[in-house]
Formats: sequence, C-alpha cells, structure tokens
Amino acid sequence: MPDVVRTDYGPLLERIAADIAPLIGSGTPAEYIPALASVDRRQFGMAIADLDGNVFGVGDWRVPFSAQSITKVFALALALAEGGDSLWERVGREPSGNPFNSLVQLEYENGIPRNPFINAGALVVTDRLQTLTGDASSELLEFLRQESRNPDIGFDAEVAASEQEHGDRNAAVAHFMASYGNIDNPVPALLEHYFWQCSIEMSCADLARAGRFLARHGLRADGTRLLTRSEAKQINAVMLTCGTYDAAGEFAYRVGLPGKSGVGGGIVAVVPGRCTLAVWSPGLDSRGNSVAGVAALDRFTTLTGLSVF
Ligand SMILES: NC(=O)CC[C@H](N)C(=O)O
Repeated sequence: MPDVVRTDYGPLLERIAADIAPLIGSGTPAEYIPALASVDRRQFGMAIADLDGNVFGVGDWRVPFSAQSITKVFALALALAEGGDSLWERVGREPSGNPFNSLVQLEYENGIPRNPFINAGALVVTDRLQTLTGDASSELLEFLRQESRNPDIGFDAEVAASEQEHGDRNAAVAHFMASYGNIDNPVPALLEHYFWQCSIEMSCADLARAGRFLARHGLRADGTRLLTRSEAKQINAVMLTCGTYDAAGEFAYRVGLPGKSGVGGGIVAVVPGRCTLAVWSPGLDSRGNSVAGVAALDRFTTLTGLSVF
C-alpha cells in the first residue's frame, strides 16, 4: 500500500477535483423532496479528516447541505451505544437489493427490515433511539455537534416540512412495521423525528470530522469510547454492504471503502485506522447516490491505494 502524504491531503484533493470536474452537474437532485430539487447541482466539495484532527478540503467543502440518509449511520451508532445489541432483533444486516424506500420485502420478512440503512431500517433505529432518549432527533443533533466540533449545525425546517408533506411512503413503511409490532412509539411522532433527523444540514468538513469515530475504532472526538472496537468494525461492515442501497456492490467494486450516501448528494466513507472522507455534489444517479461523489471516492482509492481490500 503506497503511503499517502499523511500531513497534507490538499494536493491530492485538488487533483481529484480536477479529474472529476466533467461530471459535476450530471445526475439529478432528489426530486421527490421538493426542497432538495431546487439545489444548484453544479456544486462539489470534498473533505478528509485524519486521525490527528486535521481536516483538508477542496471546492464547496465548507457549504452545509442536507445530510439526509448519512444521518442513519450516526443514529445507528448512538442507538447501539445507548441500547446495545438487542437492536439487531428488530433489524437485519443483509443488503436489500432494492431501492432505499422500498416496501416490498417487509411483508415477506414479517416487518423486519433488511438493514438499518434503508428507510424501513432507519425508522426502526430512530424508534429505538426515541425510546432510549425521549428525543431522538435532538440527541442526534447534539451528538453531531460534539463530534464535528461545530455547535452551529442545525435542522433545516423547510426540508423537514417538505419531507413531511411528501412523506406518504415513509408513513406507509412505518405503519406497516407497526402492524408487526416492530415500532414502539406512535408513528406520527416517530416520523417527525425521522424527518427532522434527515433534514440536518452539515458540510463535508463537518461530516468528515463527525465520522472520525468510525476510523478511530469507536473513539469519540474527546477520546472517550462510544463503541467497542468490534461494534465500530460491525458498523463499517454494514456500511460497506448496505450503505449505498441497491448500488452497494457497485460502490464496493469502484471505491472499496465503507460508505454511506444520502439523497442530498453527500457520501461519507471510512478508511479504518486512517481517515474519514466526505464528498458532496447534488446530482444523483438512478439509485440515489451522488454521481460526482462516487467518482471522487473512486479516484481517491485508485490514486492512493487506500481501501479495505
Ligand atoms: N436515501 C435518502 O437519503 C433518503 C432519505 C429521505 N429523507 C427519505 O426518507 O426518503
């Protein structure tokens, strides 16, 4: 494995940005959430946070955007940290091979979602967090503020309202799981927390910093332990196999790192023991992953040789 410049990822990021420039603007922003559809798709940012606390960036790496499903990783980590392994009785760890908002497997599989990163699974995780904390979305926001060291991170009320207004599918998923006894809280309250959670706005710099506990084998920004080494490894494994939905195989093939995407166009990826990457560009492919974002991560692992393989 070639040794990348550990202290200065700047030139590497500049090169990646230049290489993928022709792709910026391709794809389409998430149209089913109207508040996201209007985002300027020509934006691109990328950040790398190393384990010593340094953050390097290129392009729009300081611009906040809608984190969306990337928050599902952080919610999972908190739910496991606070409530332990029993969560896995309610949600599986297998790739679904279906779109992130699909309902189709739930009936065959008795209301147990395939994994925590499709919407059904994330709703179960948020439900668990709500039971454990009494205020899932605020707990998550506080956690993200602490890990990113940015107290200004907040919810986007317009995005949350937009999701609520166009939330029939998530409501159907939640009610359906409730019919199997796999949701503990009232569905309307759960959906509200889920939509607030998805609306959290963060930049690539924030996300790269916040995700460092996954590269640090479970250690938080303040040096305390959030997860055991084994739990951090498990979350990274589920990210690798399920973090980019029905494109997880393609993502593993091209990028070779655990990654979690969101329909805001962001992706967080982890090089365990080394660094965390965050990339953002709003144009999505047909599976809901950022076109330029995946290409930039692909370029990163190709140029550096850094991968879990
Ligand atoms: N893949 C995503 O980012 C989906 C999150 C979005 N808020 C939804 O529930 O539909």
